Amino acid sequence: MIHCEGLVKIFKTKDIEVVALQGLNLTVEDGEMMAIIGNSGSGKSTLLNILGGLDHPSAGQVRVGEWDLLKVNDSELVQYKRSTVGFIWQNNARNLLPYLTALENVEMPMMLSGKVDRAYAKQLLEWVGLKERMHNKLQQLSGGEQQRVAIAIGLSNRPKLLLADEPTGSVDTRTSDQIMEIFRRINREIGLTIVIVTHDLTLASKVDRVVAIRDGLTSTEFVRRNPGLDMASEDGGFGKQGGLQEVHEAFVVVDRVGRLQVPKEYLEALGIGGRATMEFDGGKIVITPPKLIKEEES
Ligand SMILES: Nc1ncnc2c1ncn2[C@@H]1O[C@H](COP(=O)(O)OP(=O)(O)OP(=O)(O)O)[C@@H](O)[C@H]1O
Repeated sequence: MIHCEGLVKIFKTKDIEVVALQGLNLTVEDGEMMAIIGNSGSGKSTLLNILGGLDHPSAGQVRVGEWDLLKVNDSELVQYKRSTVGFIWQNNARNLLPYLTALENVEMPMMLSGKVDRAYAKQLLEWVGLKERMHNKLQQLSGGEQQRVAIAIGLSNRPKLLLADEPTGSVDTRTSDQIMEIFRRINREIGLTIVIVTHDLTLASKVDRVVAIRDGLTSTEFVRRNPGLDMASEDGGFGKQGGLQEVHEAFVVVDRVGRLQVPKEYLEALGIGGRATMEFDGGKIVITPPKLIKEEES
Protein backbone atom coordinates (compact mmCIF):
# COMPACT_ATOMS: atom_id res chain seq x y z
CA MET A 1 0.00 0.00 0.00
CA ILE A 2 2.74 2.45 1.02
CA HIS A 3 6.26 2.47 -0.28
CA CYS A 4 8.69 5.24 0.70
CA GLU A 5 12.32 5.09 -0.23
CA GLY A 6 14.88 7.76 0.48
CA LEU A 7 12.05 10.17 1.25
CA VAL A 8 13.24 13.70 1.92
CA LYS A 9 11.31 16.72 3.11
CA ILE A 10 12.99 20.07 3.53
CA PHE A 11 11.14 23.05 4.96
CA LYS A 12 12.66 26.30 3.78
CA THR A 13 11.93 29.49 5.62
CA LYS A 14 13.53 32.86 4.97
CA ASP A 15 16.86 32.11 6.58
CA ILE A 16 16.84 28.47 7.64
CA GLU A 17 16.27 25.07 6.17
CA VAL A 18 14.89 22.22 8.27
CA VAL A 19 15.43 18.71 6.94
CA ALA A 20 12.41 17.02 8.52
CA LEU A 21 12.79 13.70 6.64
CA GLN A 22 16.31 12.67 5.76
CA GLY A 23 15.87 9.77 3.35
CA LEU A 24 13.22 7.76 5.13
CA ASN A 25 12.32 4.22 4.08
CA LEU A 26 8.97 2.67 4.95
CA THR A 27 6.83 -0.08 3.51
CA VAL A 28 3.29 -0.77 4.69
CA GLU A 29 1.44 -3.77 3.31
CA ASP A 30 -2.16 -3.75 2.10
CA GLY A 31 -4.51 -4.39 5.02
CA GLU A 32 -1.86 -3.77 7.66
CA MET A 33 -2.58 -1.84 10.87
CA MET A 34 0.63 -0.36 12.19
CA ALA A 35 1.92 2.49 14.33
CA ILE A 36 4.63 5.07 13.94
CA ILE A 37 6.31 6.39 17.08
CA GLY A 38 9.04 8.94 17.66
CA ASN A 39 9.99 11.92 19.78
CA SER A 40 8.59 15.34 19.17
CA GLY A 41 10.15 16.82 16.05
CA SER A 42 11.27 13.45 14.63
CA GLY A 43 9.18 13.91 11.47
CA LYS A 44 6.04 11.84 12.15
CA SER A 45 3.50 14.49 11.20
CA THR A 46 5.57 15.51 8.21
CA LEU A 47 5.44 11.93 6.96
CA LEU A 48 1.71 11.64 7.62
CA ASN A 49 0.99 14.92 5.84
CA ILE A 50 2.92 13.73 2.79
CA LEU A 51 1.08 10.40 2.79
CA GLY A 52 -2.20 12.28 3.15
CA GLY A 53 -1.44 14.49 0.17
CA LEU A 54 -1.41 17.61 2.36
CA ASP A 55 2.24 18.36 1.81
CA HIS A 56 4.62 17.78 -1.06
CA PRO A 57 7.81 15.69 -0.66
CA SER A 58 11.12 17.32 -1.63
CA ALA A 59 12.84 14.20 -3.02
CA GLY A 60 12.93 10.41 -2.95
CA GLN A 61 10.12 7.99 -3.69
CA VAL A 62 6.70 7.84 -2.14
CA ARG A 63 3.95 5.67 -3.56
CA VAL A 64 0.54 4.94 -2.09
CA GLY A 65 -1.31 2.27 -4.06
CA GLU A 66 -1.07 3.29 -7.71
CA TRP A 67 -0.24 6.92 -6.85
CA ASP A 68 3.24 8.37 -7.14
CA LEU A 69 3.01 11.30 -4.73
CA LEU A 70 6.22 12.90 -5.96
CA LYS A 71 4.86 13.18 -9.48
CA VAL A 72 1.14 13.91 -9.05
CA ASN A 73 -0.18 17.26 -10.23
CA ASP A 74 -2.68 19.34 -8.26
CA SER A 75 -5.82 17.90 -9.81
CA GLU A 76 -4.54 14.33 -9.40
CA LEU A 77 -3.80 15.16 -5.77
CA VAL A 78 -7.42 16.23 -5.24
CA GLN A 79 -8.49 12.94 -6.80
CA TYR A 80 -6.04 11.02 -4.61
CA LYS A 81 -7.38 12.65 -1.45
CA ARG A 82 -10.97 11.95 -2.46
CA SER A 83 -10.50 8.36 -3.49
CA THR A 84 -7.68 6.88 -1.46
CA VAL A 85 -7.01 8.46 1.87
CA GLY A 86 -8.92 9.26 5.06
CA PHE A 87 -7.51 11.42 7.86
CA ILE A 88 -8.10 11.55 11.60
CA TRP A 89 -6.41 14.14 13.81
CA GLN A 90 -6.15 14.44 17.55
CA ASN A 91 -8.49 17.41 17.60
CA ASN A 92 -10.60 16.47 14.63
CA ALA A 93 -13.74 17.06 16.60
CA ARG A 94 -12.89 20.77 16.64
CA ASN A 95 -13.59 20.90 12.90
CA LEU A 96 -17.08 19.48 13.21
CA LEU A 97 -20.18 21.63 13.02
CA PRO A 98 -21.79 21.84 16.48
CA TYR A 99 -25.27 22.86 15.28
CA LEU A 100 -25.61 19.88 12.90
CA THR A 101 -26.44 16.33 13.95
CA ALA A 102 -23.83 13.56 13.91
CA LEU A 103 -25.42 12.19 10.74
CA GLU A 104 -25.42 15.58 9.00
CA ASN A 105 -21.78 16.04 9.95
CA VAL A 106 -20.91 12.74 8.26
CA GLU A 107 -22.97 13.66 5.20
CA MET A 108 -21.35 17.09 4.85
CA PRO A 109 -18.06 15.95 3.24
CA MET A 110 -20.06 13.56 1.04
CA MET A 111 -22.08 16.55 -0.12
CA LEU A 112 -18.92 18.50 -0.86
CA SER A 113 -17.59 15.69 -3.00
CA GLY A 114 -20.91 15.49 -4.85
CA LYS A 115 -22.57 12.30 -3.61
CA VAL A 116 -24.46 11.82 -0.37
CA ASP A 117 -24.94 8.19 0.60
CA ARG A 118 -27.20 8.32 3.66
CA ALA A 119 -27.28 4.55 4.14
CA TYR A 120 -23.48 4.43 4.25
CA ALA A 121 -23.31 7.45 6.58
CA LYS A 122 -25.67 5.62 8.96
CA GLN A 123 -23.63 2.44 8.70
CA LEU A 124 -20.46 4.35 9.56
CA LEU A 125 -22.06 5.83 12.68
CA GLU A 126 -23.21 2.35 13.63
CA TRP A 127 -19.65 1.05 13.20
CA VAL A 128 -18.33 3.68 15.59
CA GLY A 129 -21.04 2.81 18.13
CA LEU A 130 -23.24 5.88 17.66
CA LYS A 131 -26.34 4.24 16.21
CA GLU A 132 -28.53 5.61 18.99
CA ARG A 133 -27.01 9.08 18.88
CA MET A 134 -26.79 9.85 15.16
CA HIS A 135 -29.66 12.35 15.29
CA ASN A 136 -28.20 14.26 18.22
CA LYS A 137 -26.59 17.60 17.57
CA LEU A 138 -22.81 17.56 17.93
CA GLN A 139 -22.93 19.87 20.92
CA GLN A 140 -25.02 17.24 22.75
CA LEU A 141 -22.29 14.62 22.38
CA SER A 142 -19.30 14.05 24.67
CA GLY A 143 -15.73 14.70 23.51
CA GLY A 144 -15.17 10.97 22.95
CA GLU A 145 -18.39 10.62 20.97
CA GLN A 146 -17.41 13.60 18.85
CA GLN A 147 -14.06 11.98 18.13
CA ARG A 148 -15.96 8.88 16.97
CA VAL A 149 -18.02 11.06 14.62
CA ALA A 150 -14.70 12.34 13.30
CA ILE A 151 -13.63 8.73 12.64
CA ALA A 152 -16.86 8.12 10.72
CA ILE A 153 -16.09 11.23 8.64
CA GLY A 154 -12.54 10.00 8.01
CA LEU A 155 -14.12 6.90 6.49
CA SER A 156 -16.88 8.65 4.57
CA ASN A 157 -15.02 8.70 1.25
CA ARG A 158 -14.40 4.93 1.51
CA PRO A 159 -10.61 5.34 1.74
CA LYS A 160 -8.16 2.52 1.17
CA LEU A 161 -5.76 4.02 3.67
CA LEU A 162 -6.65 5.62 7.00
CA LEU A 163 -4.08 7.95 8.55
CA ALA A 164 -4.52 8.81 12.22
CA ASP A 165 -2.34 11.43 13.92
CA GLU A 166 -2.54 11.01 17.72
CA PRO A 167 -6.17 9.87 17.41
CA THR A 168 -6.51 9.24 21.14
CA GLY A 169 -4.41 12.18 22.29
CA SER A 170 -7.21 14.14 23.88
CA VAL A 171 -9.55 11.43 25.17
CA ASP A 172 -9.69 9.30 28.33
CA THR A 173 -8.46 5.70 28.52
CA ARG A 174 -11.90 4.20 28.01
CA THR A 175 -12.54 6.20 24.85
CA SER A 176 -9.00 5.48 23.68
CA ASP A 177 -9.71 1.74 24.01
CA GLN A 178 -13.00 2.16 22.15
CA ILE A 179 -11.24 4.00 19.32
CA MET A 180 -8.58 1.28 19.02
CA GLU A 181 -11.35 -1.33 19.00
CA ILE A 182 -13.08 0.53 16.14
CA PHE A 183 -9.80 0.67 14.19
CA ARG A 184 -9.22 -3.02 14.73
CA ARG A 185 -12.71 -3.89 13.57
CA ILE A 186 -12.61 -1.87 10.37
CA ASN A 187 -9.14 -3.19 9.71
CA ARG A 188 -10.36 -6.77 10.06
CA GLU A 189 -13.77 -6.43 8.49
CA ILE A 190 -13.07 -4.26 5.47
CA GLY A 191 -9.31 -4.77 5.24
CA LEU A 192 -8.57 -1.05 5.55
CA THR A 193 -4.88 -0.22 5.87
CA ILE A 194 -4.37 1.92 8.99
CA VAL A 195 -1.33 3.97 10.00
CA ILE A 196 -1.43 5.47 13.48
CA VAL A 197 1.04 8.09 14.66
CA THR A 198 1.31 8.17 18.42
CA HIS A 199 3.43 9.02 21.45
CA ASP A 200 1.48 6.47 23.45
CA LEU A 201 3.41 3.22 23.75
CA THR A 202 0.43 1.38 25.25
CA LEU A 203 -1.52 2.22 22.13
CA ALA A 204 1.38 1.23 19.91
CA SER A 205 1.68 -2.11 21.69
CA LYS A 206 -1.79 -3.01 20.41
CA VAL A 207 -0.72 -3.28 16.77
CA ASP A 208 1.39 -5.92 15.04
CA ARG A 209 4.17 -3.63 13.88
CA VAL A 210 5.58 -0.38 15.17
CA VAL A 211 8.13 1.70 13.33
CA ALA A 212 10.19 4.22 15.28
CA ILE A 213 11.34 7.38 13.53
CA ARG A 214 14.38 9.20 14.80
CA ASP A 215 15.66 12.43 13.22
CA GLY A 216 13.66 11.91 10.05
CA LEU A 217 14.73 8.30 9.48
CA THR A 218 13.17 4.95 10.31
CA SER A 219 15.47 3.65 13.02
CA THR A 220 13.87 0.66 14.74
CA GLU A 221 11.07 -1.70 13.93
CA PHE A 222 9.12 -3.56 16.60
CA VAL A 223 7.41 -6.68 15.34
CA ARG A 224 4.87 -8.47 17.48
CA ARG A 225 6.18 -11.79 18.77
CA ASN A 226 2.82 -13.48 18.53
CA PRO A 227 0.73 -11.84 15.82
CA GLY A 228 -1.91 -14.57 15.95
CA LEU A 229 -2.86 -13.68 19.52
CA ASP A 230 -6.37 -12.37 19.90
CA MET A 231 -6.18 -8.66 20.55
CA ALA A 232 -9.84 -8.29 21.31
CA SER A 233 -9.43 -8.72 25.04
CA GLU A 234 -9.39 -5.61 27.18
CA ASP A 235 -5.65 -5.57 27.67
CA GLY A 236 -4.86 -6.61 24.13
CA GLY A 237 -3.87 -10.05 25.39
CA PHE A 238 -0.57 -8.84 26.78
CA GLY A 239 -1.17 -8.00 30.40
CA LYS A 240 -1.97 -4.54 31.62
CA GLN A 241 1.59 -3.28 31.47
CA GLY A 242 2.08 -4.50 27.89
CA GLY A 243 4.87 -2.11 26.86
CA LEU A 244 6.47 -2.36 23.45
CA GLN A 245 9.51 -4.43 24.36
CA GLU A 246 7.40 -6.98 26.22
CA VAL A 247 5.14 -7.63 23.28
CA HIS A 248 7.35 -6.90 20.32
CA GLU A 249 10.77 -7.86 19.19
CA ALA A 250 12.93 -4.84 18.30
CA PHE A 251 14.94 -4.76 15.07
CA VAL A 252 17.27 -2.07 13.87
CA VAL A 253 16.35 -0.94 10.35
CA VAL A 254 19.08 -1.47 7.77
CA ASP A 255 18.42 0.10 4.39
CA ARG A 256 19.19 -1.29 0.95
CA VAL A 257 22.71 0.08 0.89
CA GLY A 258 23.50 -1.05 4.46
CA ARG A 259 22.91 2.19 6.38
CA LEU A 260 21.54 2.03 9.89
CA GLN A 261 21.07 4.50 12.71
CA VAL A 262 22.99 3.96 15.95
CA PRO A 263 21.14 5.52 18.92
CA LYS A 264 22.69 8.77 20.09
CA GLU A 265 22.90 7.45 23.69
CA TYR A 266 25.08 4.52 22.58
CA LEU A 267 27.40 6.79 20.67
CA GLU A 268 27.68 9.20 23.57
CA ALA A 269 28.32 6.40 26.06
CA LEU A 270 31.29 5.25 24.00
CA GLY A 271 32.42 8.74 23.04
CA ILE A 272 31.99 8.01 19.34
CA GLY A 273 31.92 11.16 17.25
CA GLY A 274 32.51 11.28 13.52
CA ARG A 275 34.28 7.90 13.23
CA ALA A 276 34.17 4.42 14.68
CA THR A 277 35.85 1.10 14.15
CA MET A 278 33.73 -1.72 12.81
CA GLU A 279 34.76 -5.35 12.94
CA PHE A 280 33.11 -8.52 11.78
CA ASP A 281 33.99 -11.54 13.90
CA GLY A 282 32.13 -14.12 11.88
CA GLY A 283 28.94 -13.92 13.96
CA LYS A 284 28.74 -10.29 15.09
CA ILE A 285 29.43 -6.84 13.79
CA VAL A 286 31.13 -4.86 16.55
CA ILE A 287 31.30 -1.08 16.55
CA THR A 288 33.86 0.47 18.90
CA PRO A 289 35.41 3.92 19.35
CA PRO A 290 38.27 4.45 16.89
CA LYS A 291 41.61 3.30 18.20
CA LEU A 292 44.11 6.12 18.40
CA ILE A 293 46.82 5.75 15.79
CA LYS A 294 49.47 6.30 18.50
CA GLU A 295 48.13 3.32 20.46
CA GLU A 296 48.24 1.15 17.38
CA GLU A 297 51.85 2.10 16.68
CA SER A 298 53.08 1.43 20.25
N1 LIG B 1 5.90 23.99 8.12
C1 LIG B 1 7.09 23.86 8.66
N2 LIG B 1 8.06 24.78 8.48
C2 LIG B 1 9.30 24.63 9.01
N3 LIG B 1 9.66 23.57 9.75
C3 LIG B 1 8.74 22.62 9.97
C4 LIG B 1 7.42 22.71 9.45
N4 LIG B 1 6.72 21.59 9.84
C5 LIG B 1 7.58 20.85 10.59
N5 LIG B 1 8.79 21.46 10.66
C6 LIG B 1 9.98 20.94 11.34
O1 LIG B 1 10.24 19.62 10.89
C7 LIG B 1 10.66 18.76 11.95
C8 LIG B 1 9.70 17.58 12.06
O2 LIG B 1 8.42 18.05 12.51
P1 LIG B 1 7.14 17.12 12.68
O3 LIG B 1 5.99 18.01 13.02
O4 LIG B 1 7.00 16.25 11.50
O5 LIG B 1 7.55 16.25 13.95
P2 LIG B 1 6.66 15.27 14.81
O6 LIG B 1 7.49 14.05 14.99
O7 LIG B 1 5.32 15.11 14.21
O8 LIG B 1 6.54 16.06 16.18
P3 LIG B 1 5.32 16.11 17.23
O9 LIG B 1 5.25 14.77 17.85
O10 LIG B 1 5.74 17.18 18.18
O11 LIG B 1 4.08 16.47 16.45
C9 LIG B 1 10.69 19.65 13.19
O12 LIG B 1 12.02 20.10 13.35
C10 LIG B 1 9.78 20.79 12.85
O13 LIG B 1 10.17 21.96 13.54
